[in-house]
Amino acid sequence: MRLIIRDDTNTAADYVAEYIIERINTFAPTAEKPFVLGLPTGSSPVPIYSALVTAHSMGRISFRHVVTFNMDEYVGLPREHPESYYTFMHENLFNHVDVDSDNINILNGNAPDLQEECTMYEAKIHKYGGIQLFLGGVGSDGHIAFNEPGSSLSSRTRLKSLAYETMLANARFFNGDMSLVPRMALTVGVQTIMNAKEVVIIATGASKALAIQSAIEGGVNHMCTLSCLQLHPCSLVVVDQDATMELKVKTVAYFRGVERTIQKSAKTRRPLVQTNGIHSELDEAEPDELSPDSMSSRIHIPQSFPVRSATISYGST
Ligand SMILES: O=P(O)(O)OC[C@H]1O[C@](O)(CO)[C@@H](O)[C@@H]1O
Repeated sequence: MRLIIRDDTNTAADYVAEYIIERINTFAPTAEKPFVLGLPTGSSPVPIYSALVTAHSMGRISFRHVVTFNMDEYVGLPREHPESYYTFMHENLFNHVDVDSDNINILNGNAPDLQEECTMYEAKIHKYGGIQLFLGGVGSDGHIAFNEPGSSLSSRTRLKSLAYETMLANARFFNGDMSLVPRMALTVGVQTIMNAKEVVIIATGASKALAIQSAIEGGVNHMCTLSCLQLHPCSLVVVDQDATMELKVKTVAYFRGVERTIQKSAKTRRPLVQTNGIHSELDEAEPDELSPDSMSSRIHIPQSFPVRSATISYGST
């Protein structure tokens, strides 16, 4: 797992948006070989979507051959409801980019057979060869998608009842009225996310600080499902300063050091090799920079990726 720290919400969101743009452009998707992107809702991804929309309007990114799978959807909320995740995704992203509506996948929380809906969703992800990059947020209790504390770390797409803390947090979208907040949702499972080739998480604000501490400094634990990413071969958590408040100074210094090493080694590198679907290369960093801790510095940073401190990243740990 890598941790990228930025000053505030907007610079963290810009970092993630640039990261996604670079990933899609490098992949060079076609109709036969689309880029499969997992997407979240919530307030944290909003500035990311807005940066992607701007980049699209400038011709820097196309979603024509991108297939999307959303993480979750409320059960029982009409699709047209202003707070459904269907509405959220269309208002914040899909209506403003060139994504093909046939390529948009969102769980139907009003399906006659919810279990069947979940099974079909998993099958469709599988049909596309899995998710290339899963973008996610995190709940204040450390949940990823709607995998609330206690969720099985081997779970797949299914029906979940929401934790009280999540309903409380989401009441802000329902005029603060808890009685209007749906109590159930369909959600991809922890294992569905773990099966993605790459996972990128955005966590901003002090309300996420305990979740970030638990996921990064604690052990893998079903009470903080984000912590499962410790077992993922290619995961990146992007936070603002506020979300680091509960981390040890040493932890912050460590991850900042890794990023500095990557930036340095990006300046001098050899041609790419392809290993297990992940672009990588041996860099030419000074030998003393290549401690086991800096193995992530050996990962490719594409030439096309804007080289400024806010946008250099990629880790495989
Ligand atoms: O970004 P926010 O608004 O804090 O919400 C975070 C979380 O909300 C959810 O959409 C549902 O709880 C999660 O998928 C997401 O990680």
